[in-house]
Order: sequence, then structure tokens, then C-alpha cells
Amino acid sequence: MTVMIDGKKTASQIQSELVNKAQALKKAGLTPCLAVVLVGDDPASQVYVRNKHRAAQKIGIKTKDIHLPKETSQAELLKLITELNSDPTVHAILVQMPLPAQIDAEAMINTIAPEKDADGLNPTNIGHLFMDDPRALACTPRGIMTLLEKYQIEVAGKEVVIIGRSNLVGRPLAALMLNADATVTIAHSKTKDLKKIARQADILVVATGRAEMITKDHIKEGAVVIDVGINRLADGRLVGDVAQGDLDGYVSYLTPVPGGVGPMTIAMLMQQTLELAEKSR
Ligand SMILES: NC(=O)C1=CN([C@@H]2O[C@H](COP(=O)(O)OP(=O)(O)OC[C@H]3O[C@@H](n4cnc5c(N)ncnc54)[C@H](OP(=O)(O)O)[C@@H]3O)[C@@H](O)[C@H]2O)C=CC1
Ligand SMILES: Nc1nc(=O)c2c([nH]1)NC[C@@H]1CN(c3ccc(C(=O)N[C@@H](CCC(=O)O)C(=O)O)cc3)C=[N+]21
Repeated sequence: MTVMIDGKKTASQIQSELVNKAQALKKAGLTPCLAVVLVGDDPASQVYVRNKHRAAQKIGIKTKDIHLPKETSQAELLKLITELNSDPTVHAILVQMPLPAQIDAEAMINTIAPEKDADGLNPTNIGHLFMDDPRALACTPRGIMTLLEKYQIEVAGKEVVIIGRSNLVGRPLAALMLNADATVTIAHSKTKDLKKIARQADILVVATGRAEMITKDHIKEGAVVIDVGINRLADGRLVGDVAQGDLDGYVSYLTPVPGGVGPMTIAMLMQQTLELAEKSR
């Protein structure tokens, strides 16, 4: 039997718990505030930005919405981030990826103050994470670890294979899995014999951005499959990076798309905003 992991339900449970935390902070005179910066008008990014605002509003987190034109220069973006860094009413900053080509994502990430880093992507935070002394964490990897915990899926001692090595997902997730005592393999586009590597996984995490590229023959029977991908097909359907159609009854646990990892990313962003606000005092 395959258990479908309900990320939507788990995320909404977490978000309702956060309401009390936000209220307590407000009573103590602190209104938690997340700044979301969107450069350009990528339609998918706009959907995520909207979802984030909706979640924040429900919890009682203030958001500062900053929408910049797609031709914004790197200098202009860095100046804005510097201003947000020194604004005492802002506790967390998120700059939506991808950025237009004229902006160097690394320079942007380096500019966000580590103590306001909503995404946990700043090298200081990544360094602490790799030293098993985590501060701000990347939200999608944190969401995945939280789902595994909530479903009581043991990580310690397991063979974990992560397909994808982005700074946003694969790399920070590998560190979290290692900190949780898994044996971790990271695969990517240069990996030889991906099927063989993937089939070793007790827990397989796929974050490639390639619609349905991982099929049953990449997966060991009874494995836990975490599908991070979100791909919009030409016919409008939303699918993951895993071809999920014939996995029912074959894998032990599976995250659906939509309704799996995506909503958890947003819940973790909200949780982290409250944590950063709390630590700011
Ligand atoms: N659910 C959520 O909350 C989130 C979902 N996403 C989704 O997750 C997916 C991945 O996102 P992100 O990590 O930002 O993507 P990136 O494009 O930054 O990274 C993709 C990774 O996949 C690897 N890859 C690509 N093709 C293959 C292949 N054929 N075989 C093996 N590895 C491959 C790349 O390898 P190489 O490094 O060699 O190029 C790269 O490491 C996307 O669909 C995105 O929309 C992203 C963030 C949050
Ligand atoms: N700096 C930065 N941080 C990010 O965390 C970040 C980013 N940039 N750029 C883009 C990716 C993608 N991402 C998602 C968040 C929520 C859903 C989500 O809510 N998905 C829902 C709905 C999907 C839909 O209906 O379109 C679901 O999967 O059920 C998806 C994707 C965060 N990302």
C-alpha cells in the first residue's frame, strides 16, 4: 500500500499553530514582517508570491510587497536589499528566484543580512548548516524534513539519494539529511547510470525541474519518494519530476504534485519569519 503524503494538510496544521506565535509576538509589541521582492513578471513566480502573501495574512504576519520591473539593475536591487537590511520593521527578506539575467544571484544572496535571510541561502547560514549548527534554513528542504518527521519516516541510517544539486534545494537538503544521520548521495546531470544510483535509495528526493523524468525503473520497490518538481505542461496540467502514474502500490510513501512539498515550503517560510522576528530582539 502506498501512503500519499498530504503536504497541504500538514502545512495548514503548522500554519494554524503559527497564529498563536504571531499573536504572542504582537502582544509583546513586535509585528513580524516579511519582505518579498519580485523582479520581473514571471507568471509562475507571481503565483508563489501570491500564495505566500495569503498564508502570511492568515497567520498575522505583515508582508512588504516589492515588485520591481524586469530591467532593474543589480545595483538597484542591492541598494533595496541594503535598505531592507537596516529597516527595523522588516524581520525577513525573500528575493524570488529566478532573477533576470543582468542580476547575479550570488551577489544578491550575499547582500541579504544572514539574520534576515528568509530562505537560508546566505553563505553564512549555509556554512552553519554544514557544520550541523543550523540558523536560518532553506524552506523547501526544511519542509521535506518536517514531512518525514510528521509521517514518522526514519532517516537515520537510511540510504538517501537526492537528484538535483541546486543551492535552493539539493545542496541544503543533503546537509540536513547528513545532520539527520542518513547516508547521502547527490546525483545531477553529469551522473553516470542514474537508474542504478537512484535504485539504491530508501528515500529518493527528486528536484530536477524535468517533468516526469524519473520513472518506476529508477525506484526500488518500497522506497519513499519525495517529488519536489513543479512543472506546468502545455495542456495546463501540473506535474512533478516523477512519473507518478504507475507507482501506486509499488512505493511506500509518495508526495503528490500539487499538494506535497510546495505548500510545506510556504509553511516553513512563515515559521522562519516568526523565528527571525523573535530573534531580532
Ligand atoms: N515544491 C517547492 O516548494 C519547490 C519546487 N521547486 C521545483 O523543483 C525543481 C527543481 O528546482 P531547482 O532545484 O531550483 O532547479 P535547478 O534548475 O536550479 O536545478 C536542477 C538540478 O537538477 C539537475 N538535473 C537536471 N536535469 C537532470 C537530469 N536529466 N538528470 C539528473 N539531474 C538533472 C541539475 O543538474 P546540474 O547541476 O548538473 O545542472 C540541477 O542540479 C523545479 O521543478 C522547481 O520548480 C523548486 C523550489 C521549491
Ligand atoms: N528565493 C526563492 N525561494 C523559494 O523558496 C522559491 C523561489 N525563490 N523561487 C521559486 C521556487 C518555487 N517555490 C514554490 C513555493 C510554493 C509552491 C506551492 O505553493 N505549490 C503549491 C501550488 C502549486 C500551483 O498551484 O501552482 C503545491 O505544490 O501544491 C510551489 C513552489 C518556491 N521557490
